[in-house]
Amino acid sequence: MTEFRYELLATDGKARLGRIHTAHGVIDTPAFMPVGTAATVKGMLPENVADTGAQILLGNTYHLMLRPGAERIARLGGLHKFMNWDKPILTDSGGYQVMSLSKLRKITEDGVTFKSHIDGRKFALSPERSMEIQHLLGSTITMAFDECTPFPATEQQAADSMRMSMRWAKRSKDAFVERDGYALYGIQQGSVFENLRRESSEKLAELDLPGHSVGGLAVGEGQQIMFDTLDFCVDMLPANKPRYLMGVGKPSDLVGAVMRGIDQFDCVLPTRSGRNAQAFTHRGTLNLKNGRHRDDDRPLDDQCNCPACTKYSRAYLHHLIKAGEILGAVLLTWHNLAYYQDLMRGMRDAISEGRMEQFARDFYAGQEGGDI
Ligand SMILES: O=c1[nH]cnc2cc3nc(NCCN4CCOCC4)[nH]c3cc12
Ligand SMILES: [Zn+2]
Repeated sequence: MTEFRYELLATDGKARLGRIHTAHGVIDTPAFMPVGTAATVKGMLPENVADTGAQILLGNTYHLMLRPGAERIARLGGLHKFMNWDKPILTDSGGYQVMSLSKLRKITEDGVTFKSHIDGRKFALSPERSMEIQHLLGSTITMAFDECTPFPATEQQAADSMRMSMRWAKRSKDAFVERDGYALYGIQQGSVFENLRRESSEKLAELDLPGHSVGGLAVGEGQQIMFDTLDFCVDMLPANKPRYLMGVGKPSDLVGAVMRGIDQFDCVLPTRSGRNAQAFTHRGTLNLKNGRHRDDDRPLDDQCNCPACTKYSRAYLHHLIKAGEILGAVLLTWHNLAYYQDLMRGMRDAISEGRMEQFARDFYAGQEGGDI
């Protein structure tokens, strides 16, 4: 019987090395969670996602409830079996994607009604229905149903939005089915206002949840405002529980947020960029569409041991991209996921050896790249 537990193993400044124990296995933190929106990490076999070092995936409630449907996935044995991933899965609660993807949505205190962006069918989400869907999926870590406060927002708008999310957090907890090794995370809101972030944290503390995320960021505020907000809002969350920054981010976001005490991340950037010919490397980002790569037989990244970097040249990757070959998207996705996992592993090692500051300096120096 595995209880859900966070082990804090070391700290270096605000950066933390930890381990989350769950019913589906352990997660070494700081951790990056690849996004598996429609029950697949696009273009990747799950075993190859695991090979990159990923120990947990993110699933999207909004997409899966529309297609193939949560009840259908439950009848077929749950999301782990359905997509052949037996490690932890964190599912989001759907609210954020309703607001960014669906049509004709209506928000009330009860929840949101909306029309599917796929076929226009009508759906409803509420704290209770979101908990039911995530339970049907068999999610290891369930996210509370919240409203991501848009940016910018006035203090009053941010307060009203955060307070509704806190009422929804209580309803989420009341509807959540407790199981050993599974967890419900609360989501801190309050935009960029320190007093509102504190009020949100105090409301969440009353629920005594096993983990929390920082919501309402990576919504267009830019890296500096995100970091300035993290500088005060992360410490408001309990230090003995995981802290997850939703939707983040590009590599320099991850380094800066780890140094501000964040343990978990998710972002579509490595996978979406891989399908769009963009590669993240130790010496900065490259776009393989660029003709300058056509005769370059060097590896994409000489510090990476993924298949794209060990078996192929930049010239070949450029050719695949120009030819619109599926393998181009697959190899660049694979590389980007491997790069993100290498970055997280590098930070975990640096924290355990008390050299996170130096790691960050080396990272930023490397990203200046020059001739990459
Ligand atoms: O408060 C939130 N509550 C629940 N889910 C979220 C998801 C979120 N995702 C982002 N940012 C995602 C930014 N992506 C960057 C790459 O391109 C796609 C968007 N911010 C987020 C905030 C929330
Ligand atoms: Zn690689």
